[in-house]
Amino acid sequence: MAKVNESILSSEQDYSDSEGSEVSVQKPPAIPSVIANWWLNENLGSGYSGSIFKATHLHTHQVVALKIQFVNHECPTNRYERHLYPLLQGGVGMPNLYASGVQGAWDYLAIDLLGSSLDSLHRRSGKETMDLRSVCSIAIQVILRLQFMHHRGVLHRDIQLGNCVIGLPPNEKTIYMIDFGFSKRYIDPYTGRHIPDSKLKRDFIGNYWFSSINVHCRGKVPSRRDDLEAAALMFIHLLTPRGLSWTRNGVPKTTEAHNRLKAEKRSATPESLCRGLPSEFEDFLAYTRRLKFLECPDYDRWADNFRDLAKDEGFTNVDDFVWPPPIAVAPPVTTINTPLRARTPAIPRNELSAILNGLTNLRLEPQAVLADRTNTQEVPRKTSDDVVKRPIGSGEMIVISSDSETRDQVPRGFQPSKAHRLKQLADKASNATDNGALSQNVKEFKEILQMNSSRALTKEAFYFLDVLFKQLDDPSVFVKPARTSRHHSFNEQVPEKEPSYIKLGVVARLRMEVYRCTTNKALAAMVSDFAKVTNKSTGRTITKDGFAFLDGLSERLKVLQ
Ligand SMILES: Nc1ncnc2c1ncn2[C@@H]1O[C@H](COP(=O)(O)OP(=O)(O)OP(=O)(O)O)[C@@H](O)[C@H]1O
Repeated sequence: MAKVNESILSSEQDYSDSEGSEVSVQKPPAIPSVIANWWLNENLGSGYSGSIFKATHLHTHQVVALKIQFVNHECPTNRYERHLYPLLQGGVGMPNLYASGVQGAWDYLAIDLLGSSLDSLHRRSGKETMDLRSVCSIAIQVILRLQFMHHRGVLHRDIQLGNCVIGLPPNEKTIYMIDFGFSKRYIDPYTGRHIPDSKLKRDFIGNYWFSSINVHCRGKVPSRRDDLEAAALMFIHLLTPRGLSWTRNGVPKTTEAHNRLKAEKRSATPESLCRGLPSEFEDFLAYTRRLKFLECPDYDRWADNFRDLAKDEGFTNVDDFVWPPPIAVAPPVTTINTPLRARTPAIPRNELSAILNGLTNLRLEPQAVLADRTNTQEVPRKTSDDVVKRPIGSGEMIVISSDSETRDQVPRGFQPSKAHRLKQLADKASNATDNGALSQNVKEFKEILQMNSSRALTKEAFYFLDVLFKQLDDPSVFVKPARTSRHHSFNEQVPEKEPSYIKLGVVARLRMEVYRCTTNKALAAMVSDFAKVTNKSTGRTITKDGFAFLDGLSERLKVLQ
């Protein structure tokens, strides 16, 4: 796995205005054992422009991380970095600066001694990908760190795994941001204004792996959106076997290699990068790329989304980064090459082979058509016997049930996730044979959405609404089977972006009008409107009116039986 720690400094970073005298590139002298009363212990790491030592104060015995840099280094980031620390003091996951200065040939910063970087934790784990729980915790924490930094008027501009470190006990569950050598104030302290954008192409500042497309490939001025895009790429990198493709060949050594890397980064869409990953990662990357230069990102919403994703997966206390990752309570998800997009637990291998054997012996006979009113009497009702008692391979039909009986088969103590329940519900809805059943499905849908703090319409919830829409929209519903895949879907028409006031207005109207609907087709149109306005760009959280609409829909379906 490539070490992800390659920052680049461009001529853009103007150090001459910090404290600089004329800079000439010289060879640094040997590092002394004491710098300004700090006794240097072991080396913790070295970067392009300096080294970090664990250091002990000769008189107070305070132990710190001492970041030292040769004063004549061509890239004197310490001079600049010391001015950023005071702006960030007091924030969770922001290191304290205890002392700084220049002694002899060495410019030093004494900061909190912290633990390992995410880069080294990941590399030391020897695994191709990091586990989902850890990545969700990292996502939540890094997004909140950036929120804090941006709130204090500072851009990080060098987001990468090597610059996110965990604390030492008792702070080992907190991720700290380090290395503010490339950071910059984006709010002018005198005017309170955001730095201006520019049409001029700038030299690149940041790192090869995670810097945003705008900054890295298009030479644009970095702003808040670019810190978030880098964070999104970092999360996706951790979940991708062998990492993002452009990180696999190491640091580019020639301009051609760098150009190839940029082309590869530029052409990678969120969809292609996130194939096989939970949709939140793709959505987040796409969101960061849609942000405007001046726009303030919705940090809380995205921290919530990753929190909900982790909760839906059955993880607890996800705001804490726990390393090594706790053993999963749920059966492990086995993946082939890439993690599964679906978040349901995988079927254990032995059960899978039994099912496959059963399928091999399956005698396919003409079946009664579900959802056909004319033959509902003949349709055998599924019983728990269908699921558990028939011996697999006996030549009888196997029913792989998706209803509540199957849930009882889930190991004791394992709560089916929201995603899992929504998928089962969508299956039920597609098999529903009358409005009464659909009414019950909508009621259950609302209950599932309310089952944890997440009130967001997830991918699975959209899928349920799509199935419901298809059931209601087709005039031959309950007469003709197989509506789902061939019939058109509201997803085909979901608008890209709408302001949130539209969402609020539409849902409030739906809530009132649902009681006046007289046909399934009209209800289908309402389900479609509801899904369209509760889309990604306006926020997928269901409002009070939204829940009231679902109540009304369930009631109305009962009446329209
Ligand atoms: N406060 C700290 N406590 C413990 N280790 C640290 C601390 N700060 C940095 N390190 C370690 O030292 C490494 C280099 O630190 P840092 O990124 O601040 O230096 P740098 O010279 O700016 O590096 P680069 O040029 O790679 O950006 C980090 O990846 C981390 O492993």
